[in-house]
Amino acid sequence: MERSQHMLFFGTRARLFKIARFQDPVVKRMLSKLQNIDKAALPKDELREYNKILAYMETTYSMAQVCLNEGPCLPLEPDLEEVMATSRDQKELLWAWQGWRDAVGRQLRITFERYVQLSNKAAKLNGYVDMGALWRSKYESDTLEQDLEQLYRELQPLYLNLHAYVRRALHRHYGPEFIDLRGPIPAHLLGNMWAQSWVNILDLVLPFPKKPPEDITKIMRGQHWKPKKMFIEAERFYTSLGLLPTPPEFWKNSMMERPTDGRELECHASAWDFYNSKDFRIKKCTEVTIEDLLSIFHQMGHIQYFLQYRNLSVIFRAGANPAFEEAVGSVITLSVFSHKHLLNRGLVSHQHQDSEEEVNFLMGIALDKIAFIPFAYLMDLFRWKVFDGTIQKDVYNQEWWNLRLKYQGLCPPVPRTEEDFDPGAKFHISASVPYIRYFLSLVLQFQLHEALCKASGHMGPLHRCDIYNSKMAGKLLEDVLKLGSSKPWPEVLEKITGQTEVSAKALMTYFKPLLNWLVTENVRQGEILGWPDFSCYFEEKY
Ligand SMILES: CC(=O)N[C@@H](CC(=O)O)C(=O)NC[C@H](CC1(C(=O)N[C@@H](Cc2ccc(O)cc2)C(=O)O)CCCC1)C(=O)O
Ligand SMILES: [Zn+2]
Repeated sequence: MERSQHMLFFGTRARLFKIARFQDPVVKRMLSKLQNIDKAALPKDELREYNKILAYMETTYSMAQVCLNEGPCLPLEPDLEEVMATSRDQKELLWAWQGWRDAVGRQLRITFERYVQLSNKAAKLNGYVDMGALWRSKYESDTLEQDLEQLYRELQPLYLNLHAYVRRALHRHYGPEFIDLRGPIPAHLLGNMWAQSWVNILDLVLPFPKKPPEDITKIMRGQHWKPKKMFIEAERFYTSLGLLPTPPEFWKNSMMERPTDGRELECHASAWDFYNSKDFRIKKCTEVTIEDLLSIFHQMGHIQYFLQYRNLSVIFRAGANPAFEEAVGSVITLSVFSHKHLLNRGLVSHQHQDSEEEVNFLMGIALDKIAFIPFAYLMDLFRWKVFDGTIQKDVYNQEWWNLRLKYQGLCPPVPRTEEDFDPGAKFHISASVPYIRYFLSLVLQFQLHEALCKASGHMGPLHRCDIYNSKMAGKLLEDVLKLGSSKPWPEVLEKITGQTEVSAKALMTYFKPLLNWLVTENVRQGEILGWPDFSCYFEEKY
């Protein structure tokens, strides 16, 4: 409420000015940002109702548990995520998958309908047709939706080949009664509660099973890694580039482990800027795993951005656009996870990777990054259609699964009804956090990685690059992060890459060796790309 009061005070005054009457581009930019006051534009009583709705949705999500018949109740983090990642028993996977959606999605359905109404009202009071239009305006582009569709089309062949290959591997493991080689994949078999990253089933799909990658989580635990050491490791990478260290407040005020004093906690990791140029924090229920180490590198990317733009006017203390905010940390993880870096940091022992081990390595990265593409794209395609009324509330769930089928080639493992609200089972939908930033960040991070690798003097394949210790790469990054959102993002992009448009070229370069292998393998197996049989087997039974 305080933050909204603040925004209302400045936004109302900013609206007294006609931006067109000003010359100075910085003043014009400040005024237009100040004039968007988001939910603070709602009348007081509706703003209170809206905040209650947001709190209810996020609390429901963070408190939800799935209970065993007679036994403990499991929270999402770490227990249910552990089941989805490690279980190879489809009944157990179904129990966790369905239980989570019953515990969260179903509870949020009615509230979400009211959330949509109030969101759209707030958007209209800010001069936008609906909340989707307000969210998209952050990218300052009137061709955003076409550009996104174009990027998706460029990346689709890569995804279709990965999907066909993984479907074959799951068919081999779970059998033909669960997997139709010409159909979508049941959504609970991909190693993740939302099938947004498939990295946890690498063991089932490894191209060269005789050359499995080393288990980094096991190595970390063998070396007695603790959460604090994981954060220090991440900080060390950023300072190795000549970027800023985190201040003492960060170490004093952050919450790096789930509290053991019984306090209930929203465990979804997050990085916080307190806008006083000195207090920056991360809240994370850290487990000692490679997945959490990479997530910490990602979070520290947010912290580094906060640090770099901390002296700008508050209105400019944000990323060049939300995708830039997400890309910074992810660019660093591309170096961190390179074989060269892991070897250098003692997290793997094999001196070099032969070409088969390299395909295995790229498969691991693809299961995280390529599998993510259609998921990250559809998350806001769904919400934009809900906000603009294309998807009416009586068909929320079937429209969600239409998109999940169309873009991800997935289907629900059990029949879904309009009593369910499966989108609500994903954090960002219950917490009203836009998601297209992650889709754009996925493409952007490879484009930035390519530019930083070049600046660091890297020679050879992009997937072997590690910018660790490169002051040249660090300087390039620093000059951009310092700008915050004070300049239009195409100018910012041009400063690093020389281009003014997001391009999938670098991503395709990075995965070229894998795509070649996948196409050969899929042709050899006579795979059908896509899912002409558009339903999962169980649907014929009902
Ligand atoms: C106050 C506030 O909200 N702060 C923002 C940052 C800011 O706006 O300044 C913030 O901390 N957001 C939290 C969010 C957390 C994570 C996430 O939600 N990730 C997505 C998508 C994804 C998946 C894989 C991946 O490698 C990278 C991203 C998901 O898990 O679906 C959890 C795991 C990592 C990132 C984040 O850091 O983006
Ligand atoms: Zn992030």
